[in-house]
Amino acid sequence: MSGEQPHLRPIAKELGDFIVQTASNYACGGAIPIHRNVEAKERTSLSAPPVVLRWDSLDLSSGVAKITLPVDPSNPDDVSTLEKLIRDCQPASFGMNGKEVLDDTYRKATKMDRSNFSTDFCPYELGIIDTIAQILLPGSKENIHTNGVKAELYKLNVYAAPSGFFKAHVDTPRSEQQFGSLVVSLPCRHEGGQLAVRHAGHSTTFDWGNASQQNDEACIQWAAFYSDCEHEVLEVTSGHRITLTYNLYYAPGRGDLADNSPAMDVKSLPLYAKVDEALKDPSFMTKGGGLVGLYCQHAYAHATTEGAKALPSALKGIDMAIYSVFRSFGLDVQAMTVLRHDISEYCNDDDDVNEITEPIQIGDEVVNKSFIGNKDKGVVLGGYGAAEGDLPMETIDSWQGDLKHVAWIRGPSDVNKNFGMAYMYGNQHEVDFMYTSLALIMDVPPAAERQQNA
Ligand SMILES: O=C(O)CCC(=O)C(=O)O
Ligand SMILES: [Fe+2]
Repeated sequence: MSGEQPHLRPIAKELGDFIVQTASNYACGGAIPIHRNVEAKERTSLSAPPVVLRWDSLDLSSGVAKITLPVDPSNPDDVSTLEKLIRDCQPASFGMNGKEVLDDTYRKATKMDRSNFSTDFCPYELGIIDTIAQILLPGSKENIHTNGVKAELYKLNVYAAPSGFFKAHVDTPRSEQQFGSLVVSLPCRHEGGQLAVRHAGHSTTFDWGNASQQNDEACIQWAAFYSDCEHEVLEVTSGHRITLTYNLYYAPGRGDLADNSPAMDVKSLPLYAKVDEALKDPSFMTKGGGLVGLYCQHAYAHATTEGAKALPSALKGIDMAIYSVFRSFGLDVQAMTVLRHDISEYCNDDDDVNEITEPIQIGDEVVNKSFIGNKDKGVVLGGYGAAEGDLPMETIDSWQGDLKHVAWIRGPSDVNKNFGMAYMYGNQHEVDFMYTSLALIMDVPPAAERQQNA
């Protein structure tokens, strides 16, 4: 073929082979420059202020010590504070066969436990944790239904010249939920001390040495990797390599708050008292209880199989609040796709009425019910209808929904509309489309039963 560059072929093949391996994505990292005396509004790109560390000094006369990194090497006070920090650290051990071992032929470094220091550095603030969640979480452990990351500060480590190092090892996971480690290199001049991370025959090296850089180019640098990666800190040849290490855990992240958010009290949501009031009111859903429906306010990809599977965890804002509040009262709540709904007495006339609100007619009969689909399905090619807008039995079968009576509290809006079904009608074989909307549908027990359970 003309223009073909044969030497590129093996490279392209190698690249392709690497990418398709699931083992190809095992580490990520970055650098954030330090800004000094810059107003937030004047910053053009992401940068971080100098890092402040405070620690319990072993020298009791001074109590708590403080250092701001990077230090100015020409300032004797700065230099002596750095020396004090080094003195206040203890030899760093490592885990071997379930025991903590000190052996400076394997690890030559010092450390400080997290209970002995505090810092204003926060990896969440700089977007590091969000980045890790995006790069390292997807598909890494399919059976764990979670999309958040919790980073737990573990230690402060100092690898000093000459010859601070940590030979190749794999970190000891602190729990079942741990999936990786994060190492943050604080701005401090040093050379050497590269972090090599290896996985399935591949290797990535993070070189944070910056002794040749001017102080005003100082950076916070970081790397995160999966727990099964072997890693190694090569010898530090000058200066001090100061790192913070974090254990990375799966966390519920955005998800079903009713079950997974001990940090939030559902009762704190303004909606809670309103729902409580409604459920206690015997005039609400008096006759034998039944299904109450509210269309969601936000947009979701509910008409794709993957989008539908992500529900209800992917609910946002007020939709998640409604879901969580009703669940907290022990009600069965489902996020369901709705093809058509009937206009019931509960539906607000002011609602943005679109074709979804047309009554369902099967043959000559108007069915006073809503047509609700199974949760996880994509766009459906429906059956053959007699006329436009007609819902023949075949269509109902092909969409695999159920006709149910639902009392609608809030009608659908265009924001929430997804293309849900295509079907043919008429003797000209014309094609028509139907949209679906996502709704929260809760099963409310009869008033008498609610009184008993209250
Ligand atoms: O400080 C580092 O770069 C990594 C240290 C490390 O591997 C560890 O603490 O387990
Ligand atoms: Fe390690």
